[in-house]
Amino acid sequence: MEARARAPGKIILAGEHAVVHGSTAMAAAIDLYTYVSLRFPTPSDNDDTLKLYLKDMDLEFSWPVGKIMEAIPELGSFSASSPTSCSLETTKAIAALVDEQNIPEAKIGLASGISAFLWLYISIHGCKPAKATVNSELPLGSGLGSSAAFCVALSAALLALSDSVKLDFGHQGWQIFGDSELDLVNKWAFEGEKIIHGKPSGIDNTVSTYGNMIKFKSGELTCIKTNMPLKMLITNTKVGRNTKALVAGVSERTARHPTAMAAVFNAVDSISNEMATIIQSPVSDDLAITEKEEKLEELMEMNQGLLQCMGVSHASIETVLRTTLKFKLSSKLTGAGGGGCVLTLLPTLLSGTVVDKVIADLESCGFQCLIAGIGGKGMEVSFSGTS
Ligand SMILES: Nc1ncnc2c1ncn2[C@@H]1O[C@H](COP(=O)(O)OP(=O)(O)OP(=O)(O)O)[C@@H](O)[C@H]1O
Ligand SMILES: C[C@@](O)(CCO)CC(=O)[O-]
Ligand SMILES: [Mg+2]
Repeated sequence: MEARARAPGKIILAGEHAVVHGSTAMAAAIDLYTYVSLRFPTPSDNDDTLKLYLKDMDLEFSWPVGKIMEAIPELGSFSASSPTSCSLETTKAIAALVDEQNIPEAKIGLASGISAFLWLYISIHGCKPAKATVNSELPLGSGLGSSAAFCVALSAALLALSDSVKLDFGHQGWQIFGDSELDLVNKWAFEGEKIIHGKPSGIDNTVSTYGNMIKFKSGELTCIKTNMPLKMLITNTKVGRNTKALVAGVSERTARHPTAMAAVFNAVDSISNEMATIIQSPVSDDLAITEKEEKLEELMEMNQGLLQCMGVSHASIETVLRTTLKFKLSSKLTGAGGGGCVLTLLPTLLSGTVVDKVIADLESCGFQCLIAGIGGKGMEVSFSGTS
């Protein structure tokens, strides 16, 4: 039997980085997914390796299970139902197993994702042979939560074939986990994110697991209900960056200027809370929507200014801001910044012709634009084949 899981990416409407330091943030799932399928070999396959196949890049990594057993001294002491952090000793052993795979230099960023895979796999299934296949609709390392979607889909596929969750294997199509199983997926995915990000707040894995639009502060989520049609243009600057380094940079700035940065984080907290209040309040007519959109635009601009204070903007992001401002549209970076993706609010009454012109202008700078559905589904699983 094969388990297949999918988990969405996300946009952060307000509060990235500050959320790592305890401020409120707002995020929404988007309808672009990472897929992970997992299969155990049958005895006739005579296969005793653990394989990870990254389909989009056509890269396969593989480890004889005997080698994993030798390398990981703590193996056997993990439990699928109690997520734990990877110890320093196991982190080193996993790094050595990843090192041996000779990842192409241009793809070296994958090393942290592969380490997260090994940690989640051995924690949940020990050293049983298996093949995991991954593909994604999300750009990697661009601020749309590819690392969290990867960790959530992986945790879900691993748990789906473990004794820790009870599922209907005969059900056709996508199904969702019960609440306690979703919590378990979210906790494991957070452990994977720690390996990739260093110090994640948990917002990305949380919104990818549960979907919808959420307000998030210090590990606690509140689901946001809205009847406001929110349309965001996402522009990918295609400037590569790494969330771990950007998060560490903000922490270093905070250590240098603790009082000033506390004021910045406090301002971001107010912006996220005000945004949540506006989005949640009922809308009656076009005039009310326009008023709300104008307030949201102002809050996005204020948040972008504070992200600049944190040192996570980038020349490419500034180019997107200038380009959209020519059309009186407001934008902010989304995710970790340093390049990656930018959000632009598209007001309800904005004509299609203007949207086409903004997109043409942005694409003429070499950027890539997309409009994703927001606030949709969280992670889901499906099964194929017989047990
Ligand atoms: N589909 C995937 N397959 C393998 N590794 C992945 C995949 N998706 C993400 N990763 C891992 O996550 C890393 C990117 O994570 P990073 O947190 O830097 O960016 P992001 O999650 O896309 O953006 P943000 O955290 O700002 O939302 C990749 O370099 C890789 O190690
Ligand atoms: C930059 C950050 O705030 C969001 C990345 O999508 C990091 C985090 O919250 O873990
Ligand atoms: Mg990430």
